[in-house]
Amino acid sequence: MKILRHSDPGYASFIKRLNRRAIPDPGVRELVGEIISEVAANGDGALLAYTKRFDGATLTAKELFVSEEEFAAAEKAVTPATRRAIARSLKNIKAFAKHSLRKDWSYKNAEGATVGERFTPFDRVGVYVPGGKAPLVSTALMTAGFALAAGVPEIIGATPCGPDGKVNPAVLYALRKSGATEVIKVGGAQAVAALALGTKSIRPVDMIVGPGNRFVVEAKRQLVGAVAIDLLPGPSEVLILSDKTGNPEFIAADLLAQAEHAGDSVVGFLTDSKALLDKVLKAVDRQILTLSRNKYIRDVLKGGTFVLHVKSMDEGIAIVNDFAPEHLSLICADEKKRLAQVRTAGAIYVGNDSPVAVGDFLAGPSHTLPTGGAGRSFSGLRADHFQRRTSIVKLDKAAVRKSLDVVEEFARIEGLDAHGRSTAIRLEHR
Ligand SMILES: NC(=O)c1ccc[n+]([C@@H]2O[C@H](COP(=O)([O-])OP(=O)(O)OC[C@H]3O[C@@H](n4cnc5c(N)ncnc54)[C@H](O)[C@@H]3O)[C@@H](O)[C@H]2O)c1
Ligand SMILES: [Zn+2]
Repeated sequence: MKILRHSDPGYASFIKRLNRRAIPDPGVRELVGEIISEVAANGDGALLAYTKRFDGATLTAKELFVSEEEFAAAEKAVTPATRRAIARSLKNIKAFAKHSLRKDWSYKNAEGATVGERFTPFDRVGVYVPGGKAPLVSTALMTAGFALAAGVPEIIGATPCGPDGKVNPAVLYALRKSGATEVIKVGGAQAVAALALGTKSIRPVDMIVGPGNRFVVEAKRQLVGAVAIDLLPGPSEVLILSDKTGNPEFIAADLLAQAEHAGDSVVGFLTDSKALLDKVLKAVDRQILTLSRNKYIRDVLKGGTFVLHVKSMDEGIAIVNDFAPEHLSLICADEKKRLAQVRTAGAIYVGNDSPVAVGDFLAGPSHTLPTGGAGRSFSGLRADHFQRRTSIVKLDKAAVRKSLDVVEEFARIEGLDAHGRSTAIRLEHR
């Protein structure tokens, strides 16, 4: 864990480095480029070979898809408590999605033409559900659930299988409940490539959404254009900014929960209170002993965690905006004022009683959020990501008459006289 006080040498340069840009690693870029070419050239054969190599499973082309029997077995395997939890989370997701879905609208412009926008759901989308380190059941809901709410008719899930060729039943159940019409047992960059380009057995999709490790994220980045994507949600992050009003036990618990995501997860704690900082560190040491993913947590605490004693809450806010955290937990006395000052966070959890975990699983907004500093340029996954937007224009003779002089002037400047003519002709004939 990196612990720095504002009076320490190296503090200023450390803070500067927190202003990040998500730039792909050259090695990962090259490897993913090869995987994409291989899938483009050899289709299903490439998927089977990579699934053997990276996930240790030997499948046939037919077994790339989850079968009806497997869906039925998954449905039986999940407990009533799991079903209820999934239903409650989906209910909040659908209600939240309803608020952000765009609605058709139109109005008359200055010349009297009717102009507006129409929204239609994508026809077929791919949803990536990570499966490497944990069965992310909630991610199935927080991606496919929004596609379902937007009315997407074909939702195809992709998630890696285990060496036994099986996918976690709760993930399958959650995908089905979230409207998935097909699920492929493929993970990594190869899954993204297959969804974007299609293979003999997999029809390509219009858009790919969902988080993943660096291979998944890089594949989405390279395939933009062939498909639409949502954003590039990579390894998860939490930043906690608290003044002296923060509860040290709660803060420690949220830091540990974040570290539990393992891998390249990032955990940061900023406070202007030295007393709180000391208490949080003590609470972390105590609480960690009770947790099952102890080993993963210690790795992240060692490699991906920083704790800063900042000069002031103003400086804390500036660091937050530079860092653009995926999740920000904001705990302070002047909550309203501080909340308004944060511009780049993917999601903000306000006050002592808002655990990030509730947002991970249940609250309603998607937990698929921008990471690695991308919050400066991207926002989290929303239902309206799944809506295509088409603008509509309709004129009558009166609107043509009022528009003509401007069209003719642009036509003259741009040397496009057929454009002017195409408008004037409307007034010469009935
Ligand atoms: N930002 C968000 O909203 C959000 C939400 C949930 C999860 N996440 C993140 O998603 C990530 C999930 O990662 P994961 O690894 O657990 O699952 P994953 O499904 O993303 O990756 C597993 C796949 O990666 C591929 N792979 C593994 N090693 C490889 C190698 N050496 N070369 C090429 N391909 C390889 C394999 O095909 C494997 O199936 C985590 O970092 C987690 O923090 C982010
Ligand atoms: Zn989490």
